[in-house]
Amino acid sequence: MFEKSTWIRLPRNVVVGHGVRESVVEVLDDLHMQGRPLLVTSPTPRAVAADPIAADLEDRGVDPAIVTVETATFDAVETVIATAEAEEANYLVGVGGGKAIDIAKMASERLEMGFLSVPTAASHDGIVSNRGSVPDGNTRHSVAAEPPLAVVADTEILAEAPWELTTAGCADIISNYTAVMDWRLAKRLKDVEYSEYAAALSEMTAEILVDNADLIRPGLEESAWIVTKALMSSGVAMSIAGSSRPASGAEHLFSHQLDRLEPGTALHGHQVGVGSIMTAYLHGGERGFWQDIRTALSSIDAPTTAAELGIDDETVLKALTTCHEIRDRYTILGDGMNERAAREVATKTGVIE
Ligand SMILES: NC(=O)C1=CN([C@@H]2O[C@H](COP(=O)(O)OP(=O)(O)OC[C@H]3O[C@@H](n4cnc5c(N)ncnc54)[C@H](O)[C@@H]3O)[C@@H](O)[C@H]2O)C=CC1
Ligand SMILES: O=C(CO)COP(=O)(O)O
Ligand SMILES: [Zn+2]
Repeated sequence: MFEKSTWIRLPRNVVVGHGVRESVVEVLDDLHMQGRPLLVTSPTPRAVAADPIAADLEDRGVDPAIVTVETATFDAVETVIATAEAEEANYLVGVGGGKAIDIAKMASERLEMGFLSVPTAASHDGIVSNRGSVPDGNTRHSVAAEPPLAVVADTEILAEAPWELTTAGCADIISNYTAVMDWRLAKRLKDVEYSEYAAALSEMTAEILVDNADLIRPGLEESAWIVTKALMSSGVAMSIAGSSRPASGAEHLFSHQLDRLEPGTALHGHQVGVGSIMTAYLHGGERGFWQDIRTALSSIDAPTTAAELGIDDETVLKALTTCHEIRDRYTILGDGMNERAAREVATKTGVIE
């Protein structure tokens, strides 16, 4: 008997382009969303986009509340939930980088409220995904969360954000290559749930981004357009899979461990990019593939070494040898690397000296 079923939750409206920040009110009307929004943001994105959006809403007779969060923690999710209840909000609008959007989507899931995603940086592929990523002690959760009903991605805002945020987004996409390699390996060895459509979409997204690397340059609004479309496509792959597997393998475990060992030092996307060079090397397979990843990263100005991340060699080795413990996700790291093997991969790929 056939017993499979699936439920893929995707945004209904995706609005991308120059100046679309001003369309938030139209998007809300189109979705028939009524009542009071709570804007969930962090300090810089508040000034860049949340305050102007609040002013637009006020001009149209909507009375928004705003809450500012700093870190992607379960405590921050609780703060947003308490604020939404105190302010009698009817839906949430996440305005900011990956952390603010993750918090908004997780709070929306708990509150059973709709949510709009308004990225202010093309720095991560959580813009449309139905997952939130939260560090918690020795582990890192990938939490099921409310996907946005709509995304409003203003390329003018995204292009004006610091360039390294955009290169971080590119690296988050380039890391899809190794995430999918890990996923296929786990399918073969552990028979984990796997979607060929999600894997193919994730790989194709990385391929299109790399093919367009020449167009990804600071100050070019078209770059924000190309990168944002890739980030959304990658997020859709996660939503199709119902997990972050298409976009998160061992290179993400490495990055999550760096977040524990060296919090706040380097951007998520930059860390996963460097991790991806090393896990591509471990996969071996196609000769020279890890060099292709490194070349793709340097072509868009993303870091390829520990020094460029601002992280010392010993921390890289510690992260490599321990990151398999972060979560129960089978990858090329298997049950862990020993220090000699870690030093070899990090040295051979030029990540450490
Ligand atoms: N849920 C998911 O599927 C995914 C979640 N993530 C999560 O997202 C986070 C990484 O996202 P990031 O955006 O790198 O981190 P982030 O949200 O901390 O943003 C990085 C910095 O950029 C600043 N920023 C944002 N927009 C700006 C602008 N327009 N101008 C100036 N500064 C601006 C922020 O204030 C922050 O200081 C991690 O926690 C990661 O785990 C990443 C990928 C997928
Ligand atoms: O960053 C992600 C995809 O780019 C997803 O993060 P997780 O590794 O927490 O699932
Ligand atoms: Zn990521």
